[in-house]
Amino acid sequence: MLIIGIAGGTGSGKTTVVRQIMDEMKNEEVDVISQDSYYQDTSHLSMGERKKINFDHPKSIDFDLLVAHLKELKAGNSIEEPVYSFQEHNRTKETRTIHPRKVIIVEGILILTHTDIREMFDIKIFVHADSDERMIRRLKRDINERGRDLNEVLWRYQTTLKPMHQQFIEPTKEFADIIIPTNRHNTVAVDIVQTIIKDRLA
Ligand SMILES: Nc1ncnc2c1ncn2[C@@H]1O[C@H](COP(=O)(O)OP(=O)(O)O)[C@@H](O)[C@H]1O
Ligand SMILES: Nc1ccn([C@@H]2O[C@H](COP(=O)(O)O)[C@@H](O)[C@H]2O)c(=O)n1
Repeated sequence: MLIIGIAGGTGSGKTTVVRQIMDEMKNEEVDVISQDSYYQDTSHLSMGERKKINFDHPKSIDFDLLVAHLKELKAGNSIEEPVYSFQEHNRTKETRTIHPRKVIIVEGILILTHTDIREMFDIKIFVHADSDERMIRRLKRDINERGRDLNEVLWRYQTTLKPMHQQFIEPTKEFADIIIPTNRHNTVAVDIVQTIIKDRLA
């Protein structure tokens, strides 16, 4: 099994790059695990308390569960990935079954901060877009898709997102084997990654 880690700041285009890589592959060959599915269980907290969580700090992620799941997949066993709700700021009761595949892609802002997870990746990719570009994309997406309003997005950007990006996410660029610039759509870089995957699988 080939495990590929795709990191990068929020709005950098990780999900988009993953979709483009997968376009060329058959469903039974590849699946994706999102770090967002592994946010800590917040069932014991009120909605007011959940809204105040710093979701850009490594502590907000249940990395133990993610490591355990990756080990299971490597051992040839299926896993139950939690399904996350951005509206509830919590895992739902549902899970999604992921079977072992030839290629597993793990994507998320903080996945390269964790040593054990980093060591499990065969290829490490960092997706880069300028911070103003990411901010604009994030603003649009959170309002259109995640039920947020302008003030909430700007408050989160100033209080946690920007400082956590500088402290934890940007420094993990140095661990990347490949950096993909995504201020514009980058088909050349996606083609190169697809070629590397095909080559490794051959
Ligand atoms: N290269 C790009 N050029 C322009 N818009 C992009 C690009 N990549 C992604 N986007 C847009 O930016 C938003 C966030 O992209 P997404 O892939 O979800 O980022 P991430 O998963 O890193 O948070 C989406 O609306 C997407 O369509
Ligand atoms: N309840 C939550 C949990 C996380 N976030 C934000 O999501 C961002 C990570 O997801 P991407 O798809 O953008 O990589 C992260 O920056 C968190 O601030 C949230 O808003 N609410």
